[in-house]
Amino acid sequence: MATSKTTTVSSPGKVLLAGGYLVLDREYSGLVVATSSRFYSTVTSLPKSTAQDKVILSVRAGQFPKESSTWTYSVNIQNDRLVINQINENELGKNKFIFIALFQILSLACEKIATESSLKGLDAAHELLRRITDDGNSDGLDIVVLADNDFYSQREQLSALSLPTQIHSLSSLQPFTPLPRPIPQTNKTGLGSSAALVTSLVASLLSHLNIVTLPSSYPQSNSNHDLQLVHSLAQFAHCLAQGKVGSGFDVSSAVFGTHIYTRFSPSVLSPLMDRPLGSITLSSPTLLPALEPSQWDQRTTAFRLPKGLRLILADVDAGTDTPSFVGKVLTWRKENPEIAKKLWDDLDIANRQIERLLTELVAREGQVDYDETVGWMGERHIEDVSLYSFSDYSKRFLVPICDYQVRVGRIRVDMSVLEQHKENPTAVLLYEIRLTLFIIRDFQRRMSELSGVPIEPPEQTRLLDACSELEGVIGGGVPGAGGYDALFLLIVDTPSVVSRVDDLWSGWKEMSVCPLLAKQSDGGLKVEELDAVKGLKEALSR
Ligand SMILES: Nc1ncnc2c1ncn2[C@@H]1O[C@H](COP(=O)(O)OP(=O)(O)O)[C@@H](O)[C@H]1O
Ligand SMILES: C[C@@](O)(CCOP(=O)(O)OP(=O)(O)O)CC(=O)O
Repeated sequence: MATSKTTTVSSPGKVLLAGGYLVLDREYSGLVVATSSRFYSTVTSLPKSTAQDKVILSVRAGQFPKESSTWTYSVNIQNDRLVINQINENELGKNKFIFIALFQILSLACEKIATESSLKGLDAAHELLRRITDDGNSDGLDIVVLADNDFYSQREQLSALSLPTQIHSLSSLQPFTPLPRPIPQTNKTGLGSSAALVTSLVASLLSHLNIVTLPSSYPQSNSNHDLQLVHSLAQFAHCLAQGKVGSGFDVSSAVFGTHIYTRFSPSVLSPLMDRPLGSITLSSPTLLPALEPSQWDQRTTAFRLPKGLRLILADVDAGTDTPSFVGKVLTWRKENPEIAKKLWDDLDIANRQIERLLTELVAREGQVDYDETVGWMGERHIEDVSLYSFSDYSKRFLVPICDYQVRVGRIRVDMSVLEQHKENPTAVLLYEIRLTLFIIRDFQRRMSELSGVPIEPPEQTRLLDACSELEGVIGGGVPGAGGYDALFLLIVDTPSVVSRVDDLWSGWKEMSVCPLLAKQSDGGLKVEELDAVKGLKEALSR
């Protein structure tokens, strides 16, 4: 490993802060925040063995039991096709996400080589095999995928070490902590393991094989052609493996980081969805024209959370199985078009309001009072109602939000504090952000009541309300599709606020609440130096 070329690419996990369900529709958008917890794919050459005459791609899920988590594939040319077969399918079963990603990566690589050189058809496939085997010096590629601990529930690991489910315990676990059971028997935390896996695989392999050139640091804009090609291939492979075309916000943030996302038209993928898997026809290109970034119509609008605020996440274990909510919500929407349209439109206004307010707060970061005000808020209840009368606020929203019985007034109000800060625009924005988070939650509960799907179930309402009463907590919600599994809070980023939240979660009785270590991260896909990622080198050599 020391001598051969090594390529590591990481992709962040995701939290859909606003826009669940709406983002499935191109008319609306979603606010997706990428996380500091990442998925790492590392590609290097396999050693050359005399016995082996096949070209091999080996993919190992590095923190899972080796014997059940190493998928091995052979790649060879048969007649006029490039054929990919899993060698150990009988013993291990398939990993659809890995197989489909590899298959599409090789298909695109053949087409790119044929398009960009004089090598066509079979010659392009031979060139690809030459690159995979490092000019015949290796049996193929050794790929190890490792996910930050946050992607999987660490409850068992903590309990084995007699540690409480608190942030300091999680920080004491070794990076890429080995997990005892195979992936299907391991609980995920909702950061989007398959999207981050597929994206990091696509990027690391295409880059290792010199098919794309990735930016060496976080790109300043999303207009880099190769990055966009990685995006469209990862979206395609992920949809195919999932067996459905979702909104794709998870893959988009795995590539581009935090942003406001408007989905691609599902029709860009329809011509590709029925292509057979397993063998690649080496005639005219079919993937490249469909994946060409200019054919894709998704929008990614730059966004970041303001300085001094932190996104904090919890994995909730309510002992309830969250079924797939999407089908039910969309069926209800179809059956109730008028009422659903009004709800979708009003919730969208609230979602866009939160984006706008956070962006306005970012614009105030340079003001002299900014750090002081944010820090000051960290030690106080962030009261929400007195700065505006309710009707003032609904004017800003331009909708009669009273229709939805927004539950303001539950939070304790200290008039003297408000009087003092009325003229401080940074404080006002923080109050407005808090109020808007409450309003979004109210709309989501309305969606729950109407559709019969527990998007913000009462157990989560109680927990979120209790968290929102803590000093320095601006507000929160259920991310993505909602349900019982996870929650997010937006807090003032100081150790005392984090520790208040941590204490409340660890003492919560109604559900088991385990924090994640992740914070928000602006950046998306990243080419990594092995030594710069804590614990990665050690985990790779385990
Ligand atoms: N560390 C990993 N190594 C290999 N495959 C993984 C890993 N983590 C997740 N996967 C793949 O992703 C699938 C989980 O995808 P999915 O159920 O969509 O969950 P998520 O919402 O986390 O993406 C797993 O069944 C497995 O195929
Ligand atoms: C409903 C949705 O809009 C958001 C779902 O977000 P989650 O973060 O809940 O997603 P999973 O990782 O698939 O569990 C569906 C979509 O946009 O595809």
